[in-house]
Amino acid sequence: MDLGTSAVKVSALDHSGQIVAQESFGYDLIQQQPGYNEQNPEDWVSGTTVAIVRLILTDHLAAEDIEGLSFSGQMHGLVLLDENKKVLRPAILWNDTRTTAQREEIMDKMGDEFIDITRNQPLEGFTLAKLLWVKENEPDIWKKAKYFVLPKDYVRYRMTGNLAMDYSDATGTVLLDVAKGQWSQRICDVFDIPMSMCPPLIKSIDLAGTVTPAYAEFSGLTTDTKVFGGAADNAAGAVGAGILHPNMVMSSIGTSGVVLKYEDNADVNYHGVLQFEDHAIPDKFYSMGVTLAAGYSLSWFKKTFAPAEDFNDVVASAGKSTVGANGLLYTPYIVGERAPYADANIRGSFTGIDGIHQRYDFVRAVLEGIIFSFRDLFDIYEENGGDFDTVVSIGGGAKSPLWLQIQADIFNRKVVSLKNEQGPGMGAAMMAATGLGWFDSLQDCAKTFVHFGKEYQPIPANVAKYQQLHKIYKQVYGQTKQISEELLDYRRENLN
Ligand SMILES: Nc1ncnc2c1ncn2[C@@H]1O[C@H](COP(=O)(O)OP(=O)(O)O)[C@@H](O)[C@H]1O
Ligand SMILES: O=C(CO)[C@@H](O)[C@H](O)COP(=O)(O)O
Repeated sequence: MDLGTSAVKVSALDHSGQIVAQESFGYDLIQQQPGYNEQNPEDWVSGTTVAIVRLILTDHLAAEDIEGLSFSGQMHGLVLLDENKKVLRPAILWNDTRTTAQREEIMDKMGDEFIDITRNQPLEGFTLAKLLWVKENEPDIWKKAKYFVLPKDYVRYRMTGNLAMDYSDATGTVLLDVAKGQWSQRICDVFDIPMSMCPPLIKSIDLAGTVTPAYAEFSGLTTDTKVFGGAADNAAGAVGAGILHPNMVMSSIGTSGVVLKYEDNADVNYHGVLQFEDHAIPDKFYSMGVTLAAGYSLSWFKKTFAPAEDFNDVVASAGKSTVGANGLLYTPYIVGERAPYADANIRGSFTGIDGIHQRYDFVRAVLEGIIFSFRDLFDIYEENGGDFDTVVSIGGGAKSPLWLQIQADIFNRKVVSLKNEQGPGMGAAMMAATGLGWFDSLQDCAKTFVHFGKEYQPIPANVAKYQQLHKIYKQVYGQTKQISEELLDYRRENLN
């Protein structure tokens, strides 16, 4: 089960890792005010169940053959439950940014101690700020709240009757003491959150229960199907991309972009500039930086300046430009940024526009600017002694051979794509397969389930040019910060 923000995708895989059937079901966002993003947890349960029913009735999968299931879930979303484990209000999602005051309150009360315990900054998107928002703004609901879980944990609860949260998603609540692997008593005390609200912690490959008779009747599954913990979508994506060894980094170009690195232990401290999370592999970790508008930058450009053209043709047109887009730079901050700059007010720019530039130079600048932003994250890894030789590229952006070569040249590392990429759903299936005992470990499972595609090697002449340009790119954030803030003030005052 890949429980995303726009849809749930349910995939059935066999022992060899082949997909035998796949169904999905979409659901809506509730956006009552700017910055508010909520979803109804019942929609996740209904959508997941419809997809399972279709697997059985439309794709003719025998329910008895479904030995196990597991999850990848959108991270950070707050689901509040009462003493009878009934949902108290719509879930407040990862992309809901109403919580700036709570983010500041957390830093004012705990400062660096908070980052040392959780290894993360208390950003607006993370669960603790959402808990505090409900406590401060909806006291009647807060009084009734007895438990909180994350989106996929709620679906798992409805299937098994057992409440639990896996470690990889628990780090994203920023209530976990990462080094100790326990809920943080200190953070709960400072913010007066009863420890009893935090659900039991399980590993991603742990058995969370079996399908209850009630859910079996609802879905057509049998009560023999085993349900495993599952993981945060980025942890599951990393498992599905084979990021299971210290020498590997994942670069994901979806709507947003993620640079994610496997971490062997919790010794490294990025001081909250990068997110630091428990991996789906027991006692292992990953760090990641998120570029909010990666693929979105390209989609925005195409929709705005080439609406009638084929997406592939627009991307391929960048091949007519040169390395460095004939001296044109793009910064992808068009919806603000999360890493390396946690700055909701920064906005994007094209710098160096010249009368000689053609539209294909702009396309090239967009492709390069997104990867320069990823390169900023690589620099943080290098400053912290990160050692890796392989970058696995996933997401919609990995469809373009030109973009894969640009990544190899800007990262100055070998870049590989995946054959038949399935994203986080593949990782979820691998957790079920490993939990069922088909494989000894996720690493062992990856040997059968994960297959790398073509390799792209850095071209030395391009690497040198990109190194020179990245130095210039790095100056743009500082030099456009003030201008971005003034323009945003202007928009707030003058536009609806
Ligand atoms: N043919 C293509 N070549 C390069 N990039 C593409 C292509 N098709 C789509 N994309 C990029 O992939 C992004 C979507 O990736 P995807 O992994 O499907 O994202 P998400 O799961 O967040 O919706 C789009 O924003 C777009 O910029
Ligand atoms: O906030 C984060 C990671 O910190 C996001 O990665 C969400 O977890 C995204 O969910 P989808 O876009 O995959 O639904």
